[in-house]
Amino acid sequence: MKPGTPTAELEGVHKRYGKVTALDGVDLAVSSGELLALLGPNGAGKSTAIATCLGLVEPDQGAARLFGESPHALSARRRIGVMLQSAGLPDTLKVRELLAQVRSYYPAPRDTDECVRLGGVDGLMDRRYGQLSGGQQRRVQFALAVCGRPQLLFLDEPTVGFDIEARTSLWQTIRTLVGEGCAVVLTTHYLEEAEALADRVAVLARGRIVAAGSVSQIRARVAQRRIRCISALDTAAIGAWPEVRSVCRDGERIEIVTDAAEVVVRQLLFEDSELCELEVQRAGLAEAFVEITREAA
Ligand SMILES: Nc1ncnc2c1ncn2[C@@H]1O[C@H](COP(=O)(O)OP(=O)(O)OP(=O)(O)O)[C@@H](O)[C@H]1O
Repeated sequence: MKPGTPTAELEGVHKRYGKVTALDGVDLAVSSGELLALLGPNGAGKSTAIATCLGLVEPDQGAARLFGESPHALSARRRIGVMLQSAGLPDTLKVRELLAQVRSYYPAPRDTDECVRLGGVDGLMDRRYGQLSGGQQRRVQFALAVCGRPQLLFLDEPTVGFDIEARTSLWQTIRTLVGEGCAVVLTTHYLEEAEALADRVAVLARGRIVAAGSVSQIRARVAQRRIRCISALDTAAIGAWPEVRSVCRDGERIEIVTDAAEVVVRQLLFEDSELCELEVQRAGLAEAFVEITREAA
């Protein structure tokens, strides 16, 4: 692989299923030591993009490459780990057997204890896969995805069904793997997950990338600000100011959402000389995401 070659890449990918356009000219790239979060509403094309990277879906136009090679090349496949939404693992096998089987596909797998630790599957090894809870099955799938010491990891909604502790612990594991140089492509509907982990975010809507950049770049695309303060001003009157999107009161505190923070702050200070504890916050990733996908729709 030439220096600078992306670890995984989609170039100008189009994919239709009958009348449905799943991908409409998608360019994506992820490099070693980087986590790319692929976000988008249901049906936006995220799973199709991952399946195309993996060679499970053939693009109508454009190309997918792993380590600069075809996704079908065995040498590329041996360097990846995958956790998809539907795992299709046999219910009757024990976790220990599944792990031994998947480890055997790879040239230099992690040792079993390390896989158990990374997946948090301690105590589940002698249980049958089909008898595990949803969250436990996802942890086993993660252990299987990382057992081959992959340099590229695809995680399609990895923490669905996780309790808070399991989610935080998986986030820490993912951060460690990225720190060791692994490239990760993550899809998630939990925007706090993307905010916590992503070096870069790409937002898909109707098969197109509608925004891409770091979390703070995506947040900055949206002018929306949240103003908080303590004030006795009438919220109905504030709600009538043209720049104000919404306003609510919680006791003595007021929270205002606006696209023109400076104008609103000036007006607030003008009307209430006793106003205090003024705070202005940028839109979070969740608010930016809603705004960007609404524009795209
Ligand atoms: N095998 C298929 N046959 C027909 N249509 C499909 C197929 N796979 C995906 N689609 C359609 O392509 C579009 C993109 O689907 P995709 O699963 O990639 O979306 P997604 O962003 O992963 O959604 P979600 O967040 O719900 O998982 C959807 O309209 C979906 O119905």
